[in-house]
Amino acid sequence: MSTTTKLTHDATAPVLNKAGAFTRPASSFRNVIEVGGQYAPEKGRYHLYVTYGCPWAGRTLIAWKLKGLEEIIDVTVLSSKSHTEGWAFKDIDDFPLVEHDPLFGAKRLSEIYFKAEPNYTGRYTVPLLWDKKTNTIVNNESSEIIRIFNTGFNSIIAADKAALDFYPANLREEIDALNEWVYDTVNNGVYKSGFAATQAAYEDAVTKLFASLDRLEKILEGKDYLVGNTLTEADVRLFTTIIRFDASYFTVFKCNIRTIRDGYPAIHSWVRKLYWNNPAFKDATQFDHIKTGYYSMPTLNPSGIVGVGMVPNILPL
Ligand SMILES: N[C@@H](CCC(=O)N[C@@H](CS)C(=O)NCC(=O)O)C(=O)O
Repeated sequence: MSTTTKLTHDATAPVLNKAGAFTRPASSFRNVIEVGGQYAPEKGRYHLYVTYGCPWAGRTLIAWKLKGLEEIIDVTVLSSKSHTEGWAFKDIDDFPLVEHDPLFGAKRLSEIYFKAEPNYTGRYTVPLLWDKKTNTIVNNESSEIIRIFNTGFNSIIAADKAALDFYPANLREEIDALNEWVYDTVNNGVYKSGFAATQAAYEDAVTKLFASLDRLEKILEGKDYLVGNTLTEADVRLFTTIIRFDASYFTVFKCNIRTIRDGYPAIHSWVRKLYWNNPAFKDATQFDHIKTGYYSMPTLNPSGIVGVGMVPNILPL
């Protein structure tokens, strides 16, 4: 049986509830990497699949670079363009920076999911962290992959990188509390706004989104980081949504009450400092992928024409 006959859903169709609101299905693979565990830290054992369009994958790229894991874990980039059959490798979609699958020569990410679980019926999402040793998916949930990267490889990386902790014990409570509402109303809130199928669901999501941006603006006034005056995973998780905001969410997802650049000076300053001063944030950001990714969603923009704005994609400091 070919992999295409196994596809259980249209990958470009968002999951909606009866009220027409977007509901994000839970990720299916939720293992950890730890010394002495089933998945032990080893150089060259794990492989990360991402797209540059995806904010969840973007988190993992930032954490990967912050922790100096480039020599430990290889990364493969798929196209950010929407396809009914799911994310595609270079053979199918030769967009700049898109690569072939080095492990299996797969044409689509769905094939990797079926290798791990032949009867898989979930979504074919990025990011995906693969284990070459046991031939399976270790984890496909970005919030967990960034924690795996934060501590899971500390025993085999340089001491200065191992010492970096983006989820420090003394700030965990504050980080968790912030993550919770930022995830619901901002990271996922932009999707709820964009994919809403009723006016009421849209207005509910977009109102909560901008209320949370107002709250974040106050938190960031006069500050470079969200929690504890130090870079934490809370910044990583918010950055990938904010950096996409003016370029894609404002237009494609109708998050158009205000732009970040004109409406939120403190958030705008915070996002530009991270982007321009820290290569982990800049390198994970490819605006042509971000724009093409969202503008190619057929339910939202059937022509696929990519808007040229914002100009420039990000303002200088
Ligand atoms: N909870 C997941 C969400 C990942 C996710 O939804 N990724 C999107 C791209 S931005 C995806 O691959 N969607 C494809 C689909 O749902 O079919 C995470 O945070 O890792």
